Amino acid sequence: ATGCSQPGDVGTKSVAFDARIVAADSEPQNWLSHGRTYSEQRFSPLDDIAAGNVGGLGLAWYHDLDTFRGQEGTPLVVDGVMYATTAWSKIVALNAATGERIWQFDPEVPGSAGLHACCDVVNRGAAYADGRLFFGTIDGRLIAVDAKTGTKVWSVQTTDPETSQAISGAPRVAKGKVFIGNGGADQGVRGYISAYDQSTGKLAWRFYTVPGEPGKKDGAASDEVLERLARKTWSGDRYWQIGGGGTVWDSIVYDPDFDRLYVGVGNGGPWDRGIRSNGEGDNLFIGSILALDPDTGEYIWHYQETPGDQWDFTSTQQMILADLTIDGTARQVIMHAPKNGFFYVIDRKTGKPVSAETFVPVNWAEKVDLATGRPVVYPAARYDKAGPFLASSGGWGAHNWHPMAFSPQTGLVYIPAMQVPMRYATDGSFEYRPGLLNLGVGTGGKLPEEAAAIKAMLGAFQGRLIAWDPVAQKEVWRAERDSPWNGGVLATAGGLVFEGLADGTFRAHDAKTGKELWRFEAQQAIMPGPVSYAVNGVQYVAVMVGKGGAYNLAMPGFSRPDPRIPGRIMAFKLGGTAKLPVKAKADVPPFQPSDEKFTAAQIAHGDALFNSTCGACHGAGAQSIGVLPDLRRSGALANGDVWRQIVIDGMLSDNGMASFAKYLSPADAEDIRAYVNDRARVAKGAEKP
Ligand SMILES: O=C(O)c1cc(C(=O)O)c2c(n1)C(=O)C(=O)c1cc(C(=O)O)[nH]c1-2
Repeated sequence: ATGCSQPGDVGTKSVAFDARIVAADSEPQNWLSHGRTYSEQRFSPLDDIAAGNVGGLGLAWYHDLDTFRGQEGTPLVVDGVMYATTAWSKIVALNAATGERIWQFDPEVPGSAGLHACCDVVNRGAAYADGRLFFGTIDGRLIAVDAKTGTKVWSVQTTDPETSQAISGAPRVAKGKVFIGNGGADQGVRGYISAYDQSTGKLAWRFYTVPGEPGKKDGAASDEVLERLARKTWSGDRYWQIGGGGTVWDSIVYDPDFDRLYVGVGNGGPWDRGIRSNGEGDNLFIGSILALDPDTGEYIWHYQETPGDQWDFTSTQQMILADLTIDGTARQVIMHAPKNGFFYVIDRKTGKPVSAETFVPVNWAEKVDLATGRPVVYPAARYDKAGPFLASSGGWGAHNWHPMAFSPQTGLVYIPAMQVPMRYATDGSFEYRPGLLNLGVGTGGKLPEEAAAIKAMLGAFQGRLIAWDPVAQKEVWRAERDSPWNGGVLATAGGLVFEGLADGTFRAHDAKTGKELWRFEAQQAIMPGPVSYAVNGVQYVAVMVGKGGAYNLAMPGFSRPDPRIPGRIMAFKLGGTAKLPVKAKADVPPFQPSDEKFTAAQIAHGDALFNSTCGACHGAGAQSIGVLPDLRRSGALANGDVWRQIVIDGMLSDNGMASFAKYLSPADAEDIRAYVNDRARVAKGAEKP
């Protein structure tokens, strides 16, 4: 049922470990790789915890992490030891039965590298092979550590440290190689995936997803196909001067049935196709799945889900491999629910779509024409030609990186889905600013600051867990959530699906009916996918907890400063009796505007600068959800000297607030202060006593 039963032609270095991941179902007590098996179904065959007894599930242990930023990791569990990567690219080994720490390795990512991370300093996980763990860092290193001791074996720089390339995703291992990409398409970089020798860290091959400077060869596996297929789908020079995008920031899957690697490719950069490519062309291979030879990186096939993407519709979302019977025929397929809102079933052999239907309502395309494989795009969605466009869902995705799960028992895929509108308008005054966000698009508009208006607006932001029948291409059940950005999903042979929510609860549903059977108050938002494993015959379900990620940094309006609780790993078992410490009351500083007089021109200039330079982390409109400081409540707001020392001199660089001296003048910093001060005044005035 996993669709991944043939080891294929494995290399010499890690036959033993490849075979172990291929046969992962024979050791269900372990969670050996990111999606548990190479098929990445996130289905645990363990069934001691089941629909009939899940009410008795309790906390077995929790482990506090030493960071307060977002946690997105899927821990691995190998023979009773849990390995989890955390915010700031650290990795910790715990006794999986007790939560006791065995070791921690801190790659000491400089705080200033936080500037290169588009979407929080998160890390989604490690890969394990032959007694070593492999993981990436925000400053672009791929590191191997010894699983017993946590000592470094090798480390290699996979990116240009001068650019905004940052690794948030989990590497994968197969055939003696470690595969890794990076993020940065929104800042203006050129995407690629690299393969490193597992034992030495030496680069084996690299594949660029988009063409570079014309006439210049990269000496990479992609050279031939980029000229043969991709180059002619781009126009002008700005794409290669700025980067073009197409970053490989999350999903990479090895398929032992076909001995292939599938690579999810990200959005175009800058977003606006008018700026990027004169409004022309499909811009291969952005918004695509690429099939590559794992030994050489050689191109096999591609399927472009979002030709000429201009909505940040990445195809990096997790891929699930499965064998399905469709119209009486056995098909080996990839199941994919990328940001663009279509659920694709794709033939693994040919890369051709078998079917594609929307899993939430979408307004950018009418349908996918299966004869050509192309979406039928509504003219209004082409904002580079037709003017501002309000998409639902937009760039936050109908589904983002939060992993979905597939249960071979129910035949259903469980998708953490979203409907989040986003407005797109060509930025007529776009100028490329190396290292910073380079979207070429205004996504904003003014937002209300009054609590009631914010509440009303949030009604348009929806999240739901959807059980999807991939054969019939239709929804079977749904569980509505109060907001988007809920966590990844785990399906188990106990007939359960587990999901952590943005509201800080961890829940179990009946996999067949969707009925909620259990919930736990975890005190903090949960984003990543849970795992299940067993130690000494006892089944556990574990999940990492900690608010953050792109949406929680940038999306305003919630202004719900939570108490500072560190990130945590929580593990549950039947009869577990551990208790979380009592949640402290949030210590909310007041809005702290100063009485200084700023001019309207200063405030307007500060508005433009803040929302293009600062808002991705400190919240659009200076309204913070509380992961990073709400600057309207900052003690530095009333003190121009301290403000400048932070923004220009990098006083808080170690905390992740890099110096912006490269991008902003002291006068710019002062104008930003004028703007935030203005927002703080408005917020103070709107506050109810
Ligand atoms: O274009 C890119 O290179 C890139 C990278 C990342 C990342 O590395 O985390 C994200 C995105 N894009 C993105 O579009 C997105 O919605 C997103 C959400 C998150 C997150 O961790 O919450 N990362 C990213």
